[in-house]
Amino acid sequence: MSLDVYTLFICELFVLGFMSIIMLFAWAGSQYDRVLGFTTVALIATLLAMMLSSLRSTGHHFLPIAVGNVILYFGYGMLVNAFRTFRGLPLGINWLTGALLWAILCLFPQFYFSLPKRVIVTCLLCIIFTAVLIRLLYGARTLLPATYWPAQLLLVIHLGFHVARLFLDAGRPNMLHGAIGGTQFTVWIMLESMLFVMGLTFTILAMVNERTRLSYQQASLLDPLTGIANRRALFAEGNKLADWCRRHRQPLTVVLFDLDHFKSINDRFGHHQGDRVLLDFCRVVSQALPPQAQFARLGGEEFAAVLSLNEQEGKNWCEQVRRAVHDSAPEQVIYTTSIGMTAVAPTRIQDIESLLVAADEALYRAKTSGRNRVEVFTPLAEKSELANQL
Ligand SMILES: Nc1nc2c(ncn2[C@@H]2O[C@H](COP(=O)(O)OP(=O)(O)OP(=O)(O)O)[C@@H](O)[C@H]2O)c(=O)[nH]1
Repeated sequence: MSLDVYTLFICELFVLGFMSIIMLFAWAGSQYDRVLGFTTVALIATLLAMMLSSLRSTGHHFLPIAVGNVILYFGYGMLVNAFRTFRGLPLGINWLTGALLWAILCLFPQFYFSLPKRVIVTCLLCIIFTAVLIRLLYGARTLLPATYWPAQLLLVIHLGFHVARLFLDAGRPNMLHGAIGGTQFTVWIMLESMLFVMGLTFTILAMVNERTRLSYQQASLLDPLTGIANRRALFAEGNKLADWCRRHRQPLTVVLFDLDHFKSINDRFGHHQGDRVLLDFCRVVSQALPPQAQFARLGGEEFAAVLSLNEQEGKNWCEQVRRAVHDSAPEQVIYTTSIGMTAVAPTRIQDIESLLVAADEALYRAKTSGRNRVEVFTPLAEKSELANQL
């Protein structure tokens, strides 16, 4: 395969310019997301470094060798900042190391005028920067279920290329393409860096997109005040648990909680204290939850739990929670909860929505029979049987 270095150079400038514009618009469109901001600066810095590298053809040395490479490693540093920001890590000053090191090395004529030495240091810096990016990305693997592997593959290929260059690029000047490239290996560097820039731009866009989508998805399933699941999450997760119980022949208990006289707590102690009571209630119930369970805030002072327990276990659990709530008294504010529950055998498990209706009927009884108590739903057949016995 024969590749013309000048054509590649023009293509690379075009790709870098185009990717910078795409990233700039993506950055503005994302309300100035810092990850995209750092990536934009990295792309623009690389574009600038490439343009300066072409000045070798006009006999310049300082701008392409010293300034151009300092800007290139500044760009790599910006990529490190983009990945650190993605991970939520502080930036520090390590990202400047590559640019500073190159600037210092250029003060030594043995380095500045030696192409092979410059090639070796370039390879080592690129390897180190890419290894840092790989490590940072590894720490974000749980945040990126879809884009982690493509992003990691791209970086590993980039790292492998620079390791290969370390052995294959002897740093011999190439008179034919001397102007832009400097060595025989230049066409491969241009080709790889062009593909890397394109791949990286779209990978970072996909990573940021995935992170944003997941955080919105998570926020849509959480109650903003208490941080526990909301009604939507309860139906989704509760029905999954119901399915699991049906398949594994386990009983299911659905519980509804309603804090007693909560309006009066707000009136007496203020809305802020009311919020603290809600948080305290969530803490108490969450601590008591068995492993196979889902707990959620339905709205206001109404909460629900879905548990894999039979009727007796469910009743005991509800009693335990009722007592713990009464005893918790956050900041001397004593509050109580009324609880309605229903328990079903594995063969009679229906969807959570219908079981909540039954638990609500029991809760109504708990409220009308004096509050701060647990009531269990009684099916119609059992009710008429009881009535007949009386
Ligand atoms: N502090 C606070 N109060 C809330 C929140 N959501 C709902 N409330 C209040 O909860 C109160 C619920 O009052 P009611 O529905 O009358 O029920 P209650 O006073 O608990 O009476 P019973 O349920 O009959 O025992 C209302 O005053 C709401 O303003 C919240 O997020 N924070």
